[in-house]
Amino acid sequence: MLVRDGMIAAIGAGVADDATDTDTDTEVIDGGGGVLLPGFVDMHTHLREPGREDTETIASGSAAAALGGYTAVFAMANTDPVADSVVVTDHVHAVGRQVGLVDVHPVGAVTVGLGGTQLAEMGTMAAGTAGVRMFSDDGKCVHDPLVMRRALEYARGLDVLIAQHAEEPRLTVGAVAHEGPTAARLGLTGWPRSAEESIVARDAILARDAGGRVHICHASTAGTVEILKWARAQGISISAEVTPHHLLLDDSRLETYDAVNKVNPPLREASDCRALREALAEGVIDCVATDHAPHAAQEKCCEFANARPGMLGLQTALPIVVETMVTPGLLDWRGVARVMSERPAQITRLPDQGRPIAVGEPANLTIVDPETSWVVRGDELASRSANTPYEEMTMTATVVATVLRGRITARDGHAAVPADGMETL
Ligand SMILES: NC(=O)N[C@@H](CC(=O)O)C(=O)O
Ligand SMILES: [Zn+2]
Repeated sequence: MLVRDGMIAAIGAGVADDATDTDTDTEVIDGGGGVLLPGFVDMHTHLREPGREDTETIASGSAAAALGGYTAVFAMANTDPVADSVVVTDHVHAVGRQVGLVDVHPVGAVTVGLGGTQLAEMGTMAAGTAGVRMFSDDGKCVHDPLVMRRALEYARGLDVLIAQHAEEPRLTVGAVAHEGPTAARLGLTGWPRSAEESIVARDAILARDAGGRVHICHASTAGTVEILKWARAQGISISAEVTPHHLLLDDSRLETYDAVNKVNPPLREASDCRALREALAEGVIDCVATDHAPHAAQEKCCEFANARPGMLGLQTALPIVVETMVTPGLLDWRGVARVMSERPAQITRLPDQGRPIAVGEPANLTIVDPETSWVVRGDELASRSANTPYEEMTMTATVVATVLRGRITARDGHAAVPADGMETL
């Protein structure tokens, strides 16, 4: 493949020889017989800047994304200050561009300060230079049904997406783990499946009547899959993501009380993992999103009940999708391209991501070696935090290179130096 001016210029054997006559500054990537995929798009990343740069910055998170094979990420709004104004969303966007390792799309908050009562100025954020196209109070649920209805009505008019963290807060008071036999035995307060499912069902119905598009963040239960099937059958505009950790891990991980496994929604039961995998294979769940959630060591080493929920995800997503979906034959590599790149780009209406690999298309690409294994070590990841539940686990499949508009952003485990000599990595 020959890439020129950020676009795919030619495909086929021998095109590298064509390049040498006319092109100066040519770089050759030897894919080594790997798999060439469109660059991944993550609909759910927490970059922590502004406010918690000790745990992640836009630069360090962008490096983790590039190393994970991503060319675009959506940065959630639960920063400090909250991304509930155009000042913050345009700032995040500008820093993302300056870093230049991945397209950083800020997510705008649905409500002011994530407070759940007063709608944020969605239209102003959508009209800013960041062109915000997704709104979410993620970390918190837009719980008030009237607020959610109004948000969906505005979303329809603006042609943007509302991404819901589906959690009925009255059902999760004090909850720290999936409500089931494991939590009961360990003495942990349970987060029932119904807390998620009741909101998913409600929001499907609100979206039906308001005509807006709703997206379900981190679907975690078999029941959510059934509701999505029903809603789809009604023609409701609803999409959903699943995280790598909800595909792979179940609540048996909690036996050690290690808070690295604490996450919202919680790790569920093996039967939920199976249902989520099947739903992803069938397209009932549209895509994989990481919910990359960096936290400082001191926020994770305390008692399980007091630890912050969330885990790293950007650099381990691909091998987990391979392990849970490709190896058992639930998805082929075309399917991986669909769930990691094409569907997230379609849902968020990104024009130049998740495109077919063809002449004239933007060169947003990921080259994957599906055979090579590596061992996860939190302190070797690009993130400023190390809260990975996969410490010392062997992962198979590595990202050989990531290419953003023709520029190599990661190669053989090294991220490119951010543009403008930024030193925040
Ligand atoms: N998933 C989590 O457990 N935590 C996320 C918030 C969220 O995605 O709900 C975070 O911001 O830390
Ligand atoms: Zn969430």
